Amino acid sequence: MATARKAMRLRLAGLESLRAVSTSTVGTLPKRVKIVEVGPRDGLQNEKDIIPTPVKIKLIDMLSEAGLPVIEATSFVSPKWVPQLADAAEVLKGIQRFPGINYPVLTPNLKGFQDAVAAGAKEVAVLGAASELFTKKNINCSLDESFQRSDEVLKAAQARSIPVRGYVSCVLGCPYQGKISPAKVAEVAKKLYSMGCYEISLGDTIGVGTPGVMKDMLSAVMHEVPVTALAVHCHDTYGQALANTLMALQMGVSVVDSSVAGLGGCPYAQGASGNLATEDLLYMLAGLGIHTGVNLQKLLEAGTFISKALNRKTSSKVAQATSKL
Ligand SMILES: CC(C)(COP(=O)([O-])OP(=O)([O-])OC[C@H]1O[C@@H](n2cnc3c(N)ncnc32)[C@H](O)[C@@H]1OP(=O)([O-])[O-])[C@@H](O)C(=O)NCCC(=O)NCCSC(=O)C[C@@](C)(O)CC(=O)[O-]
Repeated sequence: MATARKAMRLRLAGLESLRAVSTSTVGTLPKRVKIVEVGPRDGLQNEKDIIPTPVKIKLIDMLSEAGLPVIEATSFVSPKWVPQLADAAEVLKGIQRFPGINYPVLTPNLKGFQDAVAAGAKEVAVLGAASELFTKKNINCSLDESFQRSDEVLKAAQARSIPVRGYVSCVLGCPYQGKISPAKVAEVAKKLYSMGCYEISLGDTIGVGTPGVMKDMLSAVMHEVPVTALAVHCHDTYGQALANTLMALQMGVSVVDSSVAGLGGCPYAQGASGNLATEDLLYMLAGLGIHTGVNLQKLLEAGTFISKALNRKTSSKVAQATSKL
């Protein structure tokens, strides 16, 4: 009943089927964007209180219902390092797998990859960073060692025809090294791409970037990696995530990572806040007439569900605005 009332209010507010506006003033934009929902992984990994496994499973099922094409489900990392995701295998085994939706998981080393495959993973992601110090804090090895670990995962994945996505963290700044040069980001992105990652997600891990810096970084990376293989992954610490993402779209990027309810933060990047909220991204994309295949109302329901479970107000502006309707 409450859901029906809410649906009616959204219809009245014109949010259910946002009309496309002219994009002539914002430049060339992709007609379609693939949203990679990272809430269940990036969003929850930093939560201090352990969230019950059924809650995580229900969240992923609700996100599937909303039509998100890719949902990063969990990480196969050390439970000593990230206790919140110690139930990775149970989560992956417990979710409903909707046809056409991918459920990648993070696997920073071969052990993680093997555990993930045993739990039924069909796609994985490896970790890189444009910062030596962040790599040490995050995965306890040097950048060169991280490439070796990724290479081991890539070889094992290729033998099983499992696609591998590559993350590059700290592309617009590092919590330990400060400024990061676009050339360094390009070098790391090129390395992961040439090793066999089909897509490179460029992470503003601490959300310090602004659109001009995003433009410079992307210009450098696009010399080395085709734009069709690039994604952006913006945290919203300084409220710049949507603006930075729009800059990336204007430069031809058509894959965007985001997190329902703006959940998130990296345990090894102090002060980093959540990702760009998926609801806010979707609202902007719909307003620009860019197709995603995602249902805003169902997404809002998933955001409400997890915010209640965490006993926290959503960080999504769209969710806040529509809850008052
Ligand atoms: C990478 C490791 C595992 C190395 O951890 P380590 O301690 O250096 O590894 P080790 O090989 O020396 O092994 C030590 C212990 O860990 C175990 N171990 C080893 N590997 C695994 C594994 N895969 N799964 C489960 N257990 C594992 C291993 O079996 C051993 O167990 P023990 O003998 O002590 O009982 C560790 O440093 C780790 O888990 N780090 C956490 C990484 C992480 O999840 N970071 C947050 C995600 S990155 C991020 O959020 C950024 C991103 C991607 O979103 C993009 C952006 O915003 O920039």
